[in-house]
Amino acid sequence: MSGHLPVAEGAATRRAAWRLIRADGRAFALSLVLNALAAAAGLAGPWLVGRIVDDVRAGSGTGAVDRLAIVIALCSLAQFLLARYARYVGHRFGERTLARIREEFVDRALALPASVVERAGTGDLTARGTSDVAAVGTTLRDAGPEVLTSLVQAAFILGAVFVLDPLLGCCGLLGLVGIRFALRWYLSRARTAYLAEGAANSALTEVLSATASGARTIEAFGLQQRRARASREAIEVSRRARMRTLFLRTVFFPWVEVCYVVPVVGVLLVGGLLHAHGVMSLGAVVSAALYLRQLSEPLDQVLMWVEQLQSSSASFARVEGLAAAPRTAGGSSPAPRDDRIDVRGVRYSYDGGAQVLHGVDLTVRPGERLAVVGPSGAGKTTLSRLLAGIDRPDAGSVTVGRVPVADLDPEQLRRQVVLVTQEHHVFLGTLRDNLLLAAPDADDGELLAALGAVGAEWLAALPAGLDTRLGEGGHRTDGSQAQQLALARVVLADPHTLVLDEATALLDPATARHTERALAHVMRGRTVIAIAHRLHTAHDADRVAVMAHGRLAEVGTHEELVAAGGAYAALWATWHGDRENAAEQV
Ligand SMILES: Nc1ncnc2c1ncn2[C@@H]1O[C@H](COP(=O)(O)OP(=O)(O)OP(=O)(O)O)[C@@H](O)[C@H]1O
Repeated sequence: MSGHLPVAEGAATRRAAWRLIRADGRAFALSLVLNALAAAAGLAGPWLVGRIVDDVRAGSGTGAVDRLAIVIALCSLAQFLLARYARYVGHRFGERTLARIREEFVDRALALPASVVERAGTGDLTARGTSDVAAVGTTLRDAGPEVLTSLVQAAFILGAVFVLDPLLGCCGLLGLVGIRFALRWYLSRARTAYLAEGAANSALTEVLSATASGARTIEAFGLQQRRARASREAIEVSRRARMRTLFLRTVFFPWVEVCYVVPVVGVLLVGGLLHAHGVMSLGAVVSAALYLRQLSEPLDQVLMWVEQLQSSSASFARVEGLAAAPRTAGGSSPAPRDDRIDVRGVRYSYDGGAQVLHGVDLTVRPGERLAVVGPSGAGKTTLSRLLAGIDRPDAGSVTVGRVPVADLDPEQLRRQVVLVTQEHHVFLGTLRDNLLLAAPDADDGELLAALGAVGAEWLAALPAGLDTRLGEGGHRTDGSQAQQLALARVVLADPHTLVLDEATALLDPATARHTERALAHVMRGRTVIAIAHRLHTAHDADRVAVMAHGRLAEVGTHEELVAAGGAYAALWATWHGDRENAAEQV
């Protein structure tokens, strides 16, 4: 499907992340402070062990060692409690931010013009709203707080080694630089390799299951050799893909392990030398070695989450992409001066493809009934979408009261022009909720009057009247009830113009009868542009517009056009003849 929804660029994604952090800045700052305190408490252990070493060497007794050991235990307890509270605050921040992302997503999705959603396909929007938001949620709930805690811990640990001795700190940095290289090397290859492994596995499964399910056909046509060759090839591709990811893991993980050990070895060597020259106490060397040994824990955590962070940042870019999608007009358009609809020189093509409307001119006078007829593919539906403001012309204009229809915000638009089709949606919620969509300020009297106007007699049988829940788990509306509900919404929106896409053409006869009565009421006193698939609609209209090959071929009354002997006369003769033949056969 063309017309994909946009994906946010790197800079836009970072700005959005920063905006979300600022929106709950206090919680984020509190989580940072708590993490810092927990990390600081965690630093006490190795330092005190160093002190114990020095004290014992200086000849202190067991009493001093015990006291320091108790302090170590207390610091560990403090670290545990602070880290737990930091995680709690981090999770709360994550949940609130996730809720904010979800709300923004819904707002943005609702502001998307219908045409954009149609072009992009609802699948893309649904995937962004479900799996992508869920991936971001996992990061905010789990990965985010863990990574934040680990990064703060790592920074404090490294800082502590620098405070002990800058030279020993440099040994720690050496390890980090090594891990950074390892990570860059791994990440630049891992995505492609794992995608290839997934694709190879899918292909292998496909080949094997097709071979198994088509075993009889394979036997009948003597295709065993060919299938065996295809299976061998798929297995070979899969083997190579697995070997590739195995190779990446066998390089990356040992490399990281070495990067953990090298700084400790470096500290012991350099520290040992410094101690031998009397520059540093043995306790400080022990502390530095313990710190760097501790560094592997937070770094392991970060590495464990790094792929999740990568994939969720891609998801976040897709979720944020909606911010850059076109939006329906935002209420700044001037109010239409009157109810006249003008189509001037309109050209239109779907997604930059071939032009389907080639310069259409048409004026619809207030209160008139205009039928648009023409062969399939002539452009009737396209014109109706432009008239209803769903699409915007590539050239020319479609205006109501001299204001472009597509510029009107939804609130204004539904008071001017409403497209009535055969597709109706009943929203989960009460009958009242379903009606208030069209007129949020309407009172119960107006809602009941609208339902009465479209002949919704089934209202009387509902258990809780307007408060009855509709849809899943509530009252199930049938086709004609859903249609009446849609028409009641039109009554409430009270537009001066209806664009009817032959609302009854595909309905079963009983539903069609109900709907026609309701429609007749709804049409009263309004301008009606009917996309007529059956010519009797055209016969009853004030004027008929005939479309052919994306152009308006003729416009006039039924009688004028029949008398003119053109395209409409031919259509009418065919239709009329068919009907008479059909009647004779009956
Ligand atoms: N979503 C779309 N994407 C691309 N081309 C489209 C799309 N919808 C319609 N078209 C093309 O635009 C042209 C006009 O189609 P349109 O549906 O407006 O004609 P129509 O007169 O309403 O036909 P019908 O009576 O069969 O509904 C056709 O060539 C059609 O293939």
